[in-house]
Amino acid sequence: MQYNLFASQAAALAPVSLPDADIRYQSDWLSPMQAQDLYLQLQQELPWRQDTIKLYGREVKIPRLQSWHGAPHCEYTYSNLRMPPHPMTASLTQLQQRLSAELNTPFNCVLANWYRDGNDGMGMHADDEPEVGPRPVIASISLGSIRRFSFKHLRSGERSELMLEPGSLLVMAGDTQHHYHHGLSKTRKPIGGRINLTFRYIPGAENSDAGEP
Ligand SMILES: O=C(O)CCC(=O)C(=O)O
Ligand SMILES: [Fe+2]
Repeated sequence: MQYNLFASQAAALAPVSLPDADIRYQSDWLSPMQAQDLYLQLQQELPWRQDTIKLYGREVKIPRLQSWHGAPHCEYTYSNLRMPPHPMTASLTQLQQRLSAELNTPFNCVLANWYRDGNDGMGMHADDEPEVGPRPVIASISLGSIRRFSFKHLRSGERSELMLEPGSLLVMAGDTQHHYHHGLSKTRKPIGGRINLTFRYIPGAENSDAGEP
């Protein structure tokens, strides 16, 4: 890569104040040029696939492309899909190391989502798979088109929204996954693609360079 992802940014992660949650957001974690270069690079280099899930006995294509990367032990189940990991690429490793250093938290795997246009999205869910533990730190980087991200408090039903800008970093930690569902709404607006990277940590025997918590 031509640019240095370790270059420090002026702004900082700011809390998003929602009850029972620990959510932080920084709009310019990457510069506009870094975000654009990374978007084009990941579009080219990741082995994107469109998975299918079984819905009421029928095979249905999920409305986005995905690519799952991480340490060899990082088997991940998402909506009943079992995904063995692809190795990290150099650019994903660079992002992972910057995130681990800045957030003082290990990450060893990442789910990449490519929403090709407004017809692609992700339904409401929590990142609460047993593999990531009860209070996971999820670091989510957005590239490409701006999209609406929704939260729903499970007990009160209260909904909130956040526009996720290209180059932004969203961190969900603490009890957020316990109290909230989140998702990416579809839109009828004619918009271009968006790539999202959600870095996670799955404990395992051989977590090589990520560092133990
Ligand atoms: O695309 C996004 O911003 C959300 C992705 C997400 O929630 C997930 O990968 O679990
Ligand atoms: Fe999620």
